[in-house]
Amino acid sequence: MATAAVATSSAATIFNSAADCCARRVFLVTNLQVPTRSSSAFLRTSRTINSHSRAASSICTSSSSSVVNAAMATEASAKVIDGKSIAKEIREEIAAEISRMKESIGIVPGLAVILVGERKDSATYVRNKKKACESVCIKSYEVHLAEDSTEREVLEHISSFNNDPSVHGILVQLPLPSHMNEQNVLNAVCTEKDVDGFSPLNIGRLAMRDREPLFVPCTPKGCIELLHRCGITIKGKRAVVIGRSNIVGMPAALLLQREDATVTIVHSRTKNPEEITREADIVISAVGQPNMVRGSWIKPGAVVIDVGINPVEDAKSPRGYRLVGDVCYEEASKIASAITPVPGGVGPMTIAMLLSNTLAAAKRAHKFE
Ligand SMILES: Nc1nc(=O)c2c([nH]1)NC[C@@H]1CN(c3ccc(C(=O)N[C@@H](CCC(=O)O)C(=O)O)cc3)C=[N+]21
Repeated sequence: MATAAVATSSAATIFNSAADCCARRVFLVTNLQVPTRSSSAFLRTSRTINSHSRAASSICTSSSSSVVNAAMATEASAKVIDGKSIAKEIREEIAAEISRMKESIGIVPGLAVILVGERKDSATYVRNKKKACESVCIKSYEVHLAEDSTEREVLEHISSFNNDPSVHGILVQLPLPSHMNEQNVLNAVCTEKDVDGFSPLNIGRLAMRDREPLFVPCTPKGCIELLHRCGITIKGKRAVVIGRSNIVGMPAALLLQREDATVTIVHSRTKNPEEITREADIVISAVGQPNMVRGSWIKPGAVVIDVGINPVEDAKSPRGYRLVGDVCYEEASKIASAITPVPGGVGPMTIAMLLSNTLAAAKRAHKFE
């Protein structure tokens, strides 16, 4: 029983057994080159937590937890947090603001995206970002470099975007090829244009009280924005963030703390992740493991934000795979009071927040209020 195991085993074991449990009637997914945060190393923690299991269920297998069974019996059903439509609403607000800016000072925001290599998932993300920019009248600039380009070439492009006044935001698509030093590259983006919010200065300010970061990382900002727009109070709540990546888990925890939540981070070395997660009023999961978080991890009535975007093989889908979250949706949606779906949850919000950060950068550069 998963519950019994929690008391005695390490998190790594639990994380594996949860996934295995979910994997009982499934197929193994190997070497899928598809749009996924885990395969793009967006959530690098996933490999640490569970490197052998790339499996996921089509439907989660029945759970051992009485909490789950009780909730299932009453067929409670969570409100579905529609990230896609909230992101659309935000894009409309941004478009209106940009048109006001254009009319009053004759300037539109510019976003430069640097893509290195031929990863299909990265190319898809960059294409989607470009489309989103067009939809709100942000001018997008794109540089696509070959896989075997040098770090110096990337740095030169960053430097020229740093010096280009029509570029207000610069995004270097991650992951970079392994021969490049990610830290060197990200440090080269000037702080005023760091719309990803990944620079140590931004993260440092995010972590400190009474300091304001210039930009908040897009995915965590999108999670908080979803909570706000759904009228969910964060102040005083217990929040658990599952995963501690630089890009999502860590900044999400900092943001929740800034919003006056009491925050716990659960990660691959946590001894009793299920038990700790079950104390949370708000759960943000960002590990990149399909269906790892079972219904039994969720406190009845909790709010669940699922950041994972994991491909699982699906012969019935035209692409041959479909996307599932970190959370076993079928189970958790019967226990939570609100939950984000995958796709259509956090993903579209990430892009909306990138547009929002780019607009903010342009307003700041031109002192436009
Ligand atoms: N410097 C940098 N900044 C990033 O923000 C960044 C990055 N690198 N590298 C890759 C990851 C991944 N990422 C996503 C954005 C939108 C969706 C998204 O819109 N997903 C749709 C589904 C898309 C589909 O169906 O394929 C959804 O969840 O509904 C997903 C993933 C940003 N990333």
